[in-house]
Formats: sequence, structure tokens, C-alpha cells
Amino acid sequence: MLKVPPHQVAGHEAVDGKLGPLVDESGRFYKPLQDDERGSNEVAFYRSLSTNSGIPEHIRRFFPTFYGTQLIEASDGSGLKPHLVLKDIARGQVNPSIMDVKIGSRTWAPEASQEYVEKCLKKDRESSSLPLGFRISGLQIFRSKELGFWKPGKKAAQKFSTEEVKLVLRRFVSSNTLNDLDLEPDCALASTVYGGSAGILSQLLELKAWFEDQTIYHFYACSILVVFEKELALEGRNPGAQIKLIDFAHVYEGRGVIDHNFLGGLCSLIKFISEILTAPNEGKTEVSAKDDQKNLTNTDNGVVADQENLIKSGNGIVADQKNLTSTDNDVS
Ligand SMILES: O=P(O)(O)O[C@@H]1[C@@H](OP(=O)(O)O)[C@H](OP(=O)(O)O)[C@H](O)[C@H](OP(=O)(O)O)[C@H]1OP(=O)(O)O
Ligand SMILES: Nc1ncnc2c1ncn2[C@@H]1O[C@H](COP(=O)(O)OP(=O)(O)O)[C@@H](O)[C@H]1O
Repeated sequence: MLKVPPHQVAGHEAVDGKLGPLVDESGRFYKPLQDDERGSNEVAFYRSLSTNSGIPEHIRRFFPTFYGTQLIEASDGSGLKPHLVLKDIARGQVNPSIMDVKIGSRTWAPEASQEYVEKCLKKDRESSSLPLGFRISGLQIFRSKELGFWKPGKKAAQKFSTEEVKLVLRRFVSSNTLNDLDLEPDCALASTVYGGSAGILSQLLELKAWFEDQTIYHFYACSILVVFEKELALEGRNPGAQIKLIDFAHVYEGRGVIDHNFLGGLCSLIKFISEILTAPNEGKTEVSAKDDQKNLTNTDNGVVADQENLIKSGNGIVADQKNLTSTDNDVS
């Protein structure tokens, strides 16, 4: 029996008669192929990954297991449609805290149409993508059995300012994420989830080491999904903290060139997570606690002043990105 994924935090959703992913009881995640080149591109990427002997085993574990494609009834009622069949990352988790972090200050590939570039550029400018090199595309943080999850809408998440992103990275590993958003995150779970030899930071560093070398692929608009089971962490047990790379609709051949866009965003994410580990109590952000509450609960209304400033200061970066586009074209 196929159903809507209970723990999806971003992307297209199979709700209100729309096309989106489905999951089954056996732990498989079915992602519908988009009709245009994005669908074929993502399948081609997974096939290439499966057969490319140049990908080290310890790096393969950062990608969802791929079981091929399958025709299944689409969630929008349009009949049988081809879907990617992947391992369901959230399978077996009871109340997973999940964060989808879209990596890279630029989310379109050199091949993209002008219209698509403009659409992406607007999202990049209005999010933390330009200033930080990544943005939170969506998230859920488990609070308690009674309160369920704190799950700001994906539009709200994407509009988090730089300071809000820093706050959310701390809130993600805090025990006091209840209703009261005035509370300063205690980062009580930082060392268990972000730290340690098997923790999130260690995994991100392993991924970074590969990105410093690999020139096979360029990953545009790809996300790192960060997942852990908070209740286990609170009990002092192994919370199964893991990262997985997802969303490969815009992956292209690297042609011997380092993926600077992804690497830059990854380094930036690593820096913020490292800072939380080294100084968990020094994270008081410039946003006042009151503003936190307003910005984090008031979701889609208006762009805060901070973000307007970022848009202005982003212009230099935009110019850089245009230059990068032509450089990429030169290379290819
Ligand atoms: O359809 P939208 O407006 O929700 O945009 C999708 C994005 O959702 P968002 O609204 O930014 O959360 C979505 O972003 P997330 O995966 O949610 O971060 C993708 O960028 C998607 O593009 P593509 O399928 O990768 O080419 C985007 O799809 P397209 O609009 O490009 O088809
Ligand atoms: N293999 C997977 N297992 C479990 N959840 C997944 C998996 N892949 C994606 N998701 C969930 O679906 C969301 C959207 O996935 P994504 O591949 O980015 O789709 P889209 O192309 O629609 O943006 C992610 O944020 C995550 O919550």
C-alpha cells in the first residue's frame, strides 16, 4: 500500500491531488520522474553512480540506495508514471528530526534556460544561499509526544535570514525546542548528534574530502538531508545521526573541474556546525529573542529588512555567478 511520506520536509508533495513521492511498507521511496529532462537526468545520475567504479565505497553510503525505476500509479491521479525507486531514508525512524539543506550559492546548472536561471536566482537571493552558500529548504524538529514536531512551512524555512539559519542549526540539536520560541537553544544534543567519530560533522568532513578531489559530477540544487532520532539522543542512546545526499535533477558532468559551488557551500555548513560544537553556549544571535519568535512563526509574510540588505549585497555575488557561468561554459 503506497502512502504520502510521513516525514517529507521539502520538495514537491503528493498532497491535494498533486504529483509527489510515495512510500511503501517495505521501506521504499518512490519519486516521480519529472516529464522534462530533469526526470531523465536524475535517472541517468543514479545509473552512472551505480556503475562508476571511481566512487569510493565510503562515499556511496552518502547516497540513497537506488533500486531502478518502476511504473506506479501517480499521486495526482494521472495513471501509471515512471518513478525512481529509492531506499526510504526515514524508514524505521519513529519521530525523526530532519533538515533538508540545499547546498551551493547557485542552484542552476550552466545548461539552464534564462527563465529558469531567473527563477532560481530569485530564490537564491531571497534565502541564505547567496550569503552562506546553503539554505534550509525545509525541516522538522521533534519536540515531544504531546507537541509533535516544530515544522515551519518550506517557504518560511527558505526565507530564514543568516542569523535565523544559525539559530535553527542550534535549535536542531537542542532539548528545549518546545512551544516557547523565546528560549535560547541549549544545544544539549550537539555533542551526541553533530560531534563524535560517527556524528554529523565527521560525516560532512568525509564528504568534503571527496569533494576536494572529485571532478566527475557537478551537483546543482542538490541537498544534504540530516536525520536523527531525538528521543534516543535524549536517552543518551545512539540517535543514528546520518547525512544523505538527495535530489539529482540538476547534476552534470564535472569534466575534470572541481565542484566549487558545492564545495563552498559544504565548507560553510561545516564551519557553522563546528562553531556550535566548540562554543555551544556562545550562539546568541543578533536577532533578539522576540524577533526570533516573530520571524520563525510569521512565515510567508514579507521579506525582513535583513533579507533586503542581503539582496542588495548579493548583487556582487550575482555578477560573480554570471562570470562563473561563462567560465563553466568555457571549460565545457
Ligand atoms: O515547484 P516549486 O515552486 O515548489 O519549486 C520547486 C522547489 O521547491 P521550493 O518551492 O523551492 O520549495 C524545489 O526545491 P526543494 O527541493 O524543495 O528545495 C526544487 O528546486 C524544484 O526544482 P527541480 O525539480 O529541482 O528542478 C522546484 O520545482 P520547479 O518549480 O522548478 O518545477
Ligand atoms: N530517499 C528518500 N527517503 C526519504 N525521504 C526522502 C528521500 N528523498 C527525498 N526525501 C524527502 O523528500 C523531500 C524532497 O526530495 P527531493 O528529491 O528534493 O524532491 P524535489 O525534486 O521534489 O525537490 C526531501 O526534503 C526529503 O524530505
